[in-house]
Amino acid sequence: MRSDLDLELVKLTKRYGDTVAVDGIDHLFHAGTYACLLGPSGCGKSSTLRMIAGHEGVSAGSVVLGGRDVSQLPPAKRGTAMMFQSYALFPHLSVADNVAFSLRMKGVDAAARKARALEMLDLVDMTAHADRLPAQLSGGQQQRVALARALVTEPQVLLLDEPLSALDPFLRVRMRGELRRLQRELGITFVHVTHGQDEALALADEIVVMNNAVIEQAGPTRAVFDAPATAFVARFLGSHNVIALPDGQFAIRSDALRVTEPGAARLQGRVTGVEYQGTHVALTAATDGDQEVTALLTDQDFFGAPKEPGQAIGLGWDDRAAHLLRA
Ligand SMILES: Nc1ncnc2c1ncn2[C@@H]1O[C@H](COP(=O)(O)OP(=O)(O)OP(=O)(O)O)[C@@H](O)[C@H]1O
Repeated sequence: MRSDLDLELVKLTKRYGDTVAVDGIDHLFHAGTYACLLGPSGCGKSSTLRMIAGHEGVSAGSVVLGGRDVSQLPPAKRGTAMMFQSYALFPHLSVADNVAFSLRMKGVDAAARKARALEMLDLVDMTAHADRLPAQLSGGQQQRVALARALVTEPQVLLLDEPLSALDPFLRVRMRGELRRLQRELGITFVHVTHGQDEALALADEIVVMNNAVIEQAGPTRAVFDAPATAFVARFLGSHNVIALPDGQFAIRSDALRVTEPGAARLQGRVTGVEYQGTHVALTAATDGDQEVTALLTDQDFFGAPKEPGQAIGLGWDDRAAHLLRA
């Protein structure tokens, strides 16, 4: 169902000289969705985000927000706000003044600015640090301030470019939870660029997988993960095997493969590696036809019938676990 605040990309294109960074993509982001734009380095994610924000002009096509073509509007007039990778806080301004900055530019009076900034700082749990300078904050705290600063303009869409990449792994997981909570509380659309599949799976209602300047596949996160449409998507999301069978190429999740005795199984192979991962064991095998596959087995399944490198095995799966891939 469409809503008044949907964000739509129509044949959106970005060229830098001869380089086509974004090649005529179409996509509808439903209002209130947490969407992750995912893909390898150079696939066009940031260019797409910057065109939505208005920090980059469109070469062709349009960005439509709430039924209005905003492609030619300056960033502050679009109803979007962007949070950058580096946070881009002003070093000489206090936390509260950083958050209030865009309100000052809009001519909001000092008392109203202060009140609104404190409200935003409360939202990200940073009220206690309102008078500090950015240099006196940790990376995670700076990130919260950057979030508050982006949200102070009450955008309909918050654009986040690799927002967690500067944080250490522990903090990254914590901030991930906070981003998700904030998005639910505010009910606005978040479009978050990442090249991390874990991050996208953990956060997104919807993932949009890009490759070579186009969208390879988009949809609800679990639907895409459960049924990747192309070998690229299956490999990029990880945890899948791409297996060529007589009737085509299929994606089969590693945890859907069963290891059996050789003989009647659908695929025959030889164990090439066994990696203990605590709750699971990852068993790799080379199949007949020289394909490398990984089966992720529970520790109980594996240790119930342990296998050694070099041993012959069979590999089986349920039909519904195998997804035919688009060529
Ligand atoms: N200002 C620019 N001038 C010329 N080429 C550019 C410019 N910005 C990006 N590109 C090129 O456009 C393509 C897409 O870049 P973009 O930054 O959108 O990709 P990305 O998916 O966000 O990559 P990353 O994950 O590395 O940030 C790349 O080939 C890149 O080299």
